[in-house]
Amino acid sequence: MITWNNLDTLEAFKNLSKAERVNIAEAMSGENGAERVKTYSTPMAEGLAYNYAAKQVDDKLLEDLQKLADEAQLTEKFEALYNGEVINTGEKRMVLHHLTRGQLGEAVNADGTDKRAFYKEQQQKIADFANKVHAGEITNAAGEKFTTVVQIGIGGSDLGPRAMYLALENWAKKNDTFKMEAKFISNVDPDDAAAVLYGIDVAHSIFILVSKSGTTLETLTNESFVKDALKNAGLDASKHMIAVTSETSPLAKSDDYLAAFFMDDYIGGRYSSTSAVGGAVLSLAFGPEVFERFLNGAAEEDRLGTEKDIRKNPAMLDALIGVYERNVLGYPSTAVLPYSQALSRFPAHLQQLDMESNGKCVNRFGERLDYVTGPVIFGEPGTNGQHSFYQLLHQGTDIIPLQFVGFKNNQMNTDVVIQGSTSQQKLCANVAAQIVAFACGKEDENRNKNFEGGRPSSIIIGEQLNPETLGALLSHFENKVMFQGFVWNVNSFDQEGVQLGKVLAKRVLAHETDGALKVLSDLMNI
Ligand SMILES: O=P(O)(O)OC[C@H]1O[C@](O)(CO)[C@@H](O)[C@@H]1O
Repeated sequence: MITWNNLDTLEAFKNLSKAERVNIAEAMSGENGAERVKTYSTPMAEGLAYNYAAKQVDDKLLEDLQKLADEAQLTEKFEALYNGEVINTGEKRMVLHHLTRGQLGEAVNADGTDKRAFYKEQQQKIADFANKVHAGEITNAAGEKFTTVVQIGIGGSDLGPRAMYLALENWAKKNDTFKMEAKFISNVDPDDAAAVLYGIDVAHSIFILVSKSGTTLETLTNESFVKDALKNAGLDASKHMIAVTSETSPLAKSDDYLAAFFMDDYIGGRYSSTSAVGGAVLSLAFGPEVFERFLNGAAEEDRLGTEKDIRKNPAMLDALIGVYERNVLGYPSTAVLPYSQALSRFPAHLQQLDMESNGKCVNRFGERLDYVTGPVIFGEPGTNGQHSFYQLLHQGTDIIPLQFVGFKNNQMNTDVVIQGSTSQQKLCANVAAQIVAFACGKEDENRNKNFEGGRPSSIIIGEQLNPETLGALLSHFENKVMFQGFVWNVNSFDQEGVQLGKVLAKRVLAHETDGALKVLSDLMNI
């Protein structure tokens, strides 16, 4: 029997609050530190490892976190989720994104079909379509091959797919699987669409309109913008556009598209990178085989999420350490710092994934919570971030837990030796140095140059960023966010908080405003 209880009612949480604080600076110094780096590491899928040596934990605290995981029934809740229970209570929906990449439990039937079979069928249809585009069997009206794919979508219909595309673009080029360049239009700012259209050859471009709901104003506006551009170029828009949407959306039955591929209401936008939402653009850009390899990496990592032992379940361990940092140590935010230029938009994706999921102040039953939930998430790739906001991370008044990601090898296989080391070595040296600098600090009589240390971090380490490791990385964070939502007893799968702004914007556009909104509308010249 699963029970959904608030975190502050759990005995394990009360004990956790009383646990002695670990001194990271001490723990990470000398032989102790060396031993921790070796032992506080949990294998992930595809050869990745989650290393938490520089987190504020010890064996006793890990036992306490295990008790919390058990009492909060995290494994059981995950099992209920992938077996098709209505976990998204706010919208009365199942949560099925794991089924887009594997079958962790029982068959889930809905809408008269087996859902795993449905997602695989869509993936196959996309693969067939992409193969035909690449083979020149689906072409523009002049019979010429499409060379560019442009995704039109926002939020989850943009951030995840865009981050994944950028993560694999160079890898695909190096591995001869690069098929088409991809561009993305998301912002309703007309300069976004205009800039993308300016830089491409529209006659050889295929546009993917991605909207689960089929009603998002920004996306529909950008669709019209693109259709106008196609018309102005003397082209038939319906021969250049495909749609990814849910079968119940207004777009599903439209004749305006060359083809339509489906996801459904059981996949939240921010969890949709492994569905047709990511599938269409990634299969067109890199080929369906690469997309499948990405799914396999995610599926393998998902399986680790079913482990009860937190030391064997990196996503659950990461989630619990995050809860400890947030609810016991009181840290307000978390920085995601990939030491990989290919992951330049990964933090932006995680912002939506984490904050839209767990930025909630009521529990699953709509009752106000007396404890804090999701932290502020932000980040930038290293080493760029080091020359930007790391000053605050090292010496600021807030302690901000850090999530590093690093790979031993680069994607392009091109490098240079300068001052006795390669660029890749410099990159890796920096991330190692940062972990110790944050943890141990450095005493200095000059207070301005003093580093207090005690700033916790973890790192996910891998050989190389490729389709499998990217899939595993994505799954890790999706499952981390899910487990944290379970612990906080919030519904991580709805997003009512985004509605009010949309409603008021519509009112402004309809000139139905008064008070401050009226004056602001006037100031903005609407
Ligand atoms: O795919 P859609 O339905 O256009 O929605 C786009 C995005 O808008 C949101 O609903 C928030 O406004 C996100 O959750 C979603 O990813």
